[in-house]
Amino acid sequence: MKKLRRSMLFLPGSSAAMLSTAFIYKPDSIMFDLEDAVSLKEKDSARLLVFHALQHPMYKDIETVVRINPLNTPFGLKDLEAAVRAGADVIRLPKTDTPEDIYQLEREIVRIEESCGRPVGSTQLMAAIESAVGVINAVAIARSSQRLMGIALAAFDYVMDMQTERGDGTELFYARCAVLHAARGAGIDAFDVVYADINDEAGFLKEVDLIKRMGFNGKSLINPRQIEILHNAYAPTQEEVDYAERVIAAAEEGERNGFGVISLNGKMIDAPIINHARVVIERKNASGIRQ
Ligand SMILES: CC(C)(COP(=O)(O)OP(=O)(O)OC[C@H]1O[C@@H](n2cnc3c(N)ncnc32)[C@H](O)[C@@H]1OP(=O)(O)O)[C@@H](O)C(=O)NCCC(=O)NCCSC(=O)C[C@@](O)(CC(=O)O)C(=O)O
Ligand SMILES: [Mg+2]
Repeated sequence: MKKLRRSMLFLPGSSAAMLSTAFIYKPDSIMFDLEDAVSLKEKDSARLLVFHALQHPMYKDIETVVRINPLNTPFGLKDLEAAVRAGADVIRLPKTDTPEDIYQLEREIVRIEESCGRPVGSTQLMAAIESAVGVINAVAIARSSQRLMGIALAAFDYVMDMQTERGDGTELFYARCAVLHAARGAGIDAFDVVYADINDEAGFLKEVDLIKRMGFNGKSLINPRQIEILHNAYAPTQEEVDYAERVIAAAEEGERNGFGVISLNGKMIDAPIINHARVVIERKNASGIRQ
């Protein structure tokens, strides 16, 4: 079954307290940050903390992602060495502007995997797109490596680059569509932006409803309180599950009787509708029923 990636919880790599407890909140993936959540004077100590956390048994059963600093900074390559050697599942490259950024990252990863005895190809990648140039190049970025499991839009740097600010989502409309189409065209996952106001549950839920409807696999999060709200919103309602089960039963009966298209209570049921019904059942199996 495909790996569920609804929630990716960011936490500052410099926070020993958060590193030692984050797994209890059960996000789909944990994202240890070595970039913007870590001050310059803590870069080295945060890298060491994350290196040790990655090897701890508490993180063996959860997908681990490390957001390194860009490779053109004094920290990027050291972050990458530490994360790959410690066995991170995924490296998140921030501020990815071009496919060349990913080619360069992949060359370094191959070198590190070979030198530490990790199977070549076992470290996955995700690219965070945080600028107009990145959005324009999203299709090429999404197709740049077999290791890419997804691409993410990063709103705060993106709106700065666009000379605007976070608002009702209008400012992200084009970028969300571009990132989503690039990901789907490449057959990889698409992740939406962080929602910064952790006390605004209604605003968060509104944004989650929108991105789920658009087709994003999930979202980067910054606080454990956002996890359950997100998972619940991604779960189908009892009504949706009941309808999906009726569609599948009607389709199976139609197939037994040799019909390609059938009707259920006056509504046409054909292949895409049957496939969607199967997706609803898969979502129920993965996320339960919406509360
Ligand atoms: C916001 C706040 C300070 C609030 O703290 P508060 O303490 O007020 O929160 P409370 O809810 O009271 O915490 C209750 C309990 O949960 C624990 N707890 C909280 N958060 C936890 C967590 N994340 N992981 C595990 N544990 C956690 C806490 O320790 C406490 O534990 P305990 O004391 O034991 O009860 C805190 O959440 C936090 O630091 N978040 C992460 C921030 C971060 O990583 N930013 C970087 C990524 S964005 C970026 O860079 C922009 C981007 O690049 C994005 C892109 O690329 O997509 C772009 O361009 O857009
Ligand atoms: Mg950023």
